[in-house]
Amino acid sequence: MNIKTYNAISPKGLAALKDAGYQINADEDADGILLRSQKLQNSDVADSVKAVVRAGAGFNNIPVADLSARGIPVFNTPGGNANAVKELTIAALIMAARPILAAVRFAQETRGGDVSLRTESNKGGYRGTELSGKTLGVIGLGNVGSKVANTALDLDMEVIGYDPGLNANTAWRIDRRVEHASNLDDLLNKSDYITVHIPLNEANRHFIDADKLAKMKPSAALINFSRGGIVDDQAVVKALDADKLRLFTTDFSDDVLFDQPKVMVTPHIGGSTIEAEDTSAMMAAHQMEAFLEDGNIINSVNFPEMNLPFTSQYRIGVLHKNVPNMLGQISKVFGQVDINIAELNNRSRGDYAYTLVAFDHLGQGQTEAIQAELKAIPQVLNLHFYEKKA
Ligand SMILES: NC(=O)C1=CN([C@@H]2O[C@H](COP(=O)(O)OP(=O)(O)OC[C@H]3O[C@@H](n4cnc5c(N)ncnc54)[C@H](O)[C@@H]3O)[C@@H](O)[C@H]2O)C=CC1
Ligand SMILES: O=C(O)CCC(=O)C(=O)O
Repeated sequence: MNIKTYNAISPKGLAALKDAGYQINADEDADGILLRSQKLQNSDVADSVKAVVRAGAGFNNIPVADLSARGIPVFNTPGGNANAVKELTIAALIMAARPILAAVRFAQETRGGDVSLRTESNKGGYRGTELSGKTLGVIGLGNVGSKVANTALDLDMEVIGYDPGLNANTAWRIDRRVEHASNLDDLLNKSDYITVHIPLNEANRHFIDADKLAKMKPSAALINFSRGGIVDDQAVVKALDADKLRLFTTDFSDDVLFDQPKVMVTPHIGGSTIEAEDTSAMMAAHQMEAFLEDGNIINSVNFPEMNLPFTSQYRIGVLHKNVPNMLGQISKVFGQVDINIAELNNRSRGDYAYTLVAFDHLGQGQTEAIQAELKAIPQVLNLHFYEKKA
């Protein structure tokens, strides 16, 4: 099978795929796509593609709705780069408290003369503040936000977190000392530093807008390592111009930001560490292989989780709409073709569902017959046949 890649995928992830027998970017139809931040169009995804895997957390660069409708699962690698983003967020916090960059520039620029006089007489201009005792508001307490919140406690900060959609697994990881803000205004009013760790989707576009900025302390520093588009940069520039906000640090370049000196921009490097790129790519390779070889769905963003041991000789994975009587229609086809089902598992997620049918015996011509019959069910979007490896 052939995997088409976009962006620089860690060699460890590529090696894992090659070791499993895959070709990478061969001159033939792709069975899977592996990417990072490439803006993928629906038309980039050939009908031969069975899975699209994002080595990373955010998947706003992928046309998920179009691919769902075509029965193509999209995967991400949750948590794979969370530690990298956490560390850079902590660096941003420290840099928002101490004028490190300006001080380094000053030290480099003042050459000649008496060194100690030069530095000692001017260092008062580079005095900062401490994070200890200050309040950090963390918006979004998922893989990244929960780590940022816990680490900030270790810096002796008071931490308030806001995440109405928090999942139970992540909730367990959050230190009890993180104050739970049931209402966002409370976090915005109280925080000296505010950091945003939420996905970019339609609901979160310009989540931080002029209204929310007006509720922040004028002395507050805002940090965005999530996505451009979540913060209304134009409104931020206005707030900074009017001294209604002290500082803005973002990982997402935007022309409107560059003339405002109270902005620090990094070039989308939150997840750019060797460790994070390796972990994300290895997770991506594993998830790709699990689906292409066994029909198992791990960390999909559009189809339900289904990760079952391959106990029978054969499997058919059916990606279909989540409507009544699908199980009836699918099992009827197996009956018509005279195949005895050993195990049938079905799970749904929103408008879509996945049915994995396992069986042990397959006669001459039955593979083609069953696939043709299943494809004829109007609500079936896609299906794949799997045979157990020796
Ligand atoms: N700068 C970079 O290189 C990187 C950026 N990211 C960005 O950070 C985002 C978060 O990453 P993870 O923590 O790994 O994702 P995650 O999916 O583990 O956590 C996101 C959390 O945000 C919460 N949430 C969603 N909308 C919210 C809202 N309006 N208010 C409050 N909470 C809300 C969700 O309930 C979830 O708990 C990603 O979607 C991605 O866009 C992630 C990794 C690297
Ligand atoms: O692949 C990258 O470097 C971007 C990481 C990122 O933004 C994400 O994981 O959401």
